[in-house]
Amino acid sequence: MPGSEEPERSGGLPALAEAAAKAHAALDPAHWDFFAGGAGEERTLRANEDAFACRRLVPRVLREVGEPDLAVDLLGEPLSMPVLIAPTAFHRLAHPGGEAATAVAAAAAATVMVVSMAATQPVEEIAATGAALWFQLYPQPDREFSDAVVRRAEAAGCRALVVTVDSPVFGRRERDRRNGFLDLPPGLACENMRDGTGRVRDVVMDPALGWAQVDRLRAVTGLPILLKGVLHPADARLAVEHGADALIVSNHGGRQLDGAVSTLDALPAVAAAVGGRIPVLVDGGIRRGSDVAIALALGASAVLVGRPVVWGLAAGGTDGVRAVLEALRADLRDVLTLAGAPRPGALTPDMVA
Ligand SMILES: Cc1cc2nc3c(=O)[nH]c(=O)nc-3n(C[C@H](O)[C@H](O)[C@H](O)COP(=O)(O)O)c2cc1C
Ligand SMILES: CC(C)CC(=O)C(=O)O
Repeated sequence: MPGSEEPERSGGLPALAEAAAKAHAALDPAHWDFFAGGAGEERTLRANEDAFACRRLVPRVLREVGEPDLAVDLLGEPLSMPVLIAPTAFHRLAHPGGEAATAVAAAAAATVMVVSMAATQPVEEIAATGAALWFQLYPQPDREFSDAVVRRAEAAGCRALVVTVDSPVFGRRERDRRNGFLDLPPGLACENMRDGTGRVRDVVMDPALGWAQVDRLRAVTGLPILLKGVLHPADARLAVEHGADALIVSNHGGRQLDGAVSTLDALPAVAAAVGGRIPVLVDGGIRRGSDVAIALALGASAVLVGRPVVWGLAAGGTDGVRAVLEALRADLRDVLTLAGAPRPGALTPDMVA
C-alpha cells in the first residue's frame, strides 16, 4: 500500500527489521513500494519467506564444530561467507551514495555484489571501489548494443555475467501502477544503458529470448555465465547442456510471475537435476542465518539477498549495508555452530525437516 504504516514483512533478524523500518521512514512511499513490492497479488513474494518459515533444521551434535568457517569458493571467487548481494535496480533512489556505496560494503564484507543492468551509476565508478563485482544482464533485443554493455562490464572488471532469464516481459507491479511510478526522477538514469551517442536507452524485456542467445553470449564474453531465474528442473538440465557455469534459482523476489513456486520449494528438484555439475545458488526471502543454512542444506552453494541490502542502503548508506551483511554473518555463524556444521558444505538435506 502506498504510505502504509508498517514496513510489511521486514522481519527476519532484528538488524534487518531495523533497517527496513528506517528505510520505510526515509523513502518516498512510492519508492518504498517499488523496492518492497512484487507482481500481482504478491503471493509469490510472500511464499518465498513463508517457505523458509515452514522448514526446521535437524541439528547434529558432538561434532567438534569449534568456530565454523563460513568461507566458500564460487566460480573462482573466494567469498568470506555464502551470502552475495543480489542485483537490484536504482540504488540512487534509495541513497545518494548509490551502487558505489553498496559496493564498498560488499568489499568490506569480502563478498560479491551483482550489479544490476539498471544501476544508476556507471559500472566503472562502482568498480573503482575495488569490490568483487558480477554484472547482471537483461539481454537486449538490439544484440549489438547488448554485447557492447557486456564488453563494457567486462572491461570495467566485472568477473561474471548474470543473465536474467525470468523476464520475457516486465512483471505486473500493481503498487507501481497505483502510484504512477513509471520512471526514475530527473537526475537519475540507468547509466550503463548509454549508447554511443550518450543517450540512455530503456531497459527492454525481450519475449523472443531463447537458448540461442545464451549460446551467443558464450562467444561474446569469456566470463563465467550464470542464469538467474531458473525454477524448473528441465530448464536446469538445459542450462547445464548449454554450458552455463552456474544457476540462480530465483523468481525475481516475486516481482515477475505471481503464482510462481517459492524458490525454496523449487530448489531441491533443481539441485537434483544439476547433480553437482555446476553450482546452484538461490535467492528470495532470505532474512536470517537459518534461512541461509536451510538453503545450503537443500542444495545451494550460496544465497543472494535483495531487499535487505536495499533497506540497509536506504537506512544508512555503506554502513547500513554493512550492518545487514554482518548481522547475517553473525547469525549464520551461530546457526552453523548450533546445527553442528563446521562449514557450509557440512549442511546436508537430512538436516532439514
Ligand atoms: C527493488 C528490486 C529491484 C530488482 N532489480 C533487479 C534487476 O535489475 N535485475 C535482476 O535480475 N533482478 C532484480 N531484482 C531481483 C533480485 O535480484 C532478487 O532476485 C530478489 O530481490 C531476491 O529476493 P529478496 O528481495 O527477497 O531477497 C530486483 C529486486 C528488487 C526487490
Ligand atoms: C527496473 C527494472 C529494470 C528492474 C526491476 O525492478 C526488477 O528487475 O525487479
